[in-house]
Amino acid sequence: MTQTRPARIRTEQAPGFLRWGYLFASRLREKAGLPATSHTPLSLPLLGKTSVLVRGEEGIRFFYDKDLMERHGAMPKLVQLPLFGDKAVHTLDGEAHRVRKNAMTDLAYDDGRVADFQHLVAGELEAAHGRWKAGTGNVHDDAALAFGRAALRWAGVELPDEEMNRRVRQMNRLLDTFGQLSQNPVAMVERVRLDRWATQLIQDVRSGKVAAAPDSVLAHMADLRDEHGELVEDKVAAVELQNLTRPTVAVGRFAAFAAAALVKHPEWVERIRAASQQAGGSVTDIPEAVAFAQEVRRTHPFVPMLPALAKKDTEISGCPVQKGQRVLLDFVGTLTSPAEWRDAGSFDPERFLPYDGVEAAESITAFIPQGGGDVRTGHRCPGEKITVSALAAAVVVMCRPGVTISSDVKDTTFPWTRMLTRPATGVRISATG
Ligand code: HEM
Repeated sequence: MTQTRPARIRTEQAPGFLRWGYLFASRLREKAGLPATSHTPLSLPLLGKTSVLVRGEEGIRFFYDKDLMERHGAMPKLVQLPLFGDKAVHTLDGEAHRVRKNAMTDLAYDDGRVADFQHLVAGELEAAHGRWKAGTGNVHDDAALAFGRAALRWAGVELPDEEMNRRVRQMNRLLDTFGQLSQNPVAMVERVRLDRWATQLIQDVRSGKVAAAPDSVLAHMADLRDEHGELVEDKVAAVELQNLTRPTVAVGRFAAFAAAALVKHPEWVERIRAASQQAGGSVTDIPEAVAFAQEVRRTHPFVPMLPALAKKDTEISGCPVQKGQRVLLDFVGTLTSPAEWRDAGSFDPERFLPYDGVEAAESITAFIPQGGGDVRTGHRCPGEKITVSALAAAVVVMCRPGVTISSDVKDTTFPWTRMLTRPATGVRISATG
């Protein structure tokens, strides 16, 4: 390949990342004199290390090439420790990753288990709808609670009602605070509390003090084994039990974005309501709601970018990448790139209607709201079926007759410079009937 002159910024950019949030990647392009929509790789110093920012299909293939990239040590500890936990699957490579990932994917990505989750989440959302009838609710907090409760029950974690709510709220607080310099200590406190609780639970299952339901997620995590067939440490099993439950709480953020999008697209409220009514009032498996959920995941900012480390000297589009350098995959830039998406800037759930189910939509290379590549052989999130199930069900409930989502600007807008972002109010909602 001809070596073109790579685009480069020479000064440390960590302060810009903190200041610009989700706008960071596009600001960098501006700074380097590149068109905002270009896919040219960009080299920059970040956290004291030369990093190469990539986007689009070529960037995805490069980032997910296991011969070229590894994950161990790639993610700053400020994010990794509170969010994923110590020694989590996210940080593994090679055989250790393959074995752990398959054990977790067998649970989260299995259609039968996803159907069980759908049943549980539908019940929890009915309860949230009931509370909206009694007074004003908050889509973010109420959905996070419904999703988190469904996730814990799905995993076979049996807790008294109050404790279950408390654990979900702790997970929610962790998600609201991690990675921000001023708030990270709050996230770390919740991480320590949740690790202590989940580790005790794993120890109790392992010792026989607590009987986990056979074949439950809890039973499988208590029996989690490494690539040599050895049981993993209690604390690691506890971390992975959380990694199969806590992220479902995070879907509450997408629910808040979806609520704001429903306010802006009332024609979809009508369509989804009609489709659900035609399906006898069902909240699950409504194709219009699934398409809406998918477009929310494409267009609303969640994961800004992900890091990997180059295992050897290589290059992408003429931009040299040396062993040990960081490669950053630009999620927001890829999900909204005009080179990847027809009419990329418009909110159009119609684009996802032809895809039958979540797995089919995962075949769109540039559709990476929860990572790209292959779910079993790579690091792609195994929770996309659960995420879309939860989100689409919440969308159906929010489209019911008598439900009113606030159209106040405080509910329908959010800052692009804050990470993670969402409408500050959580999006107020009420219901009659
Ligand atoms: C708001 C919803 C979610 C978002 C935005 C999200 C996002 C992500 C992202 C970006 C990754 C990393 C992909 C990569 O490294 O290439 C990931 C990995 C992962 N996610 Fe999710 N996720 C969500 C929901 C879920 C759910 C519901 C589950 C489980 C039920 C889950 C379990 C995991 C696990 C276990 C990994 C580690 C995969 C690996 O390193 O091999 N996530 N997720």
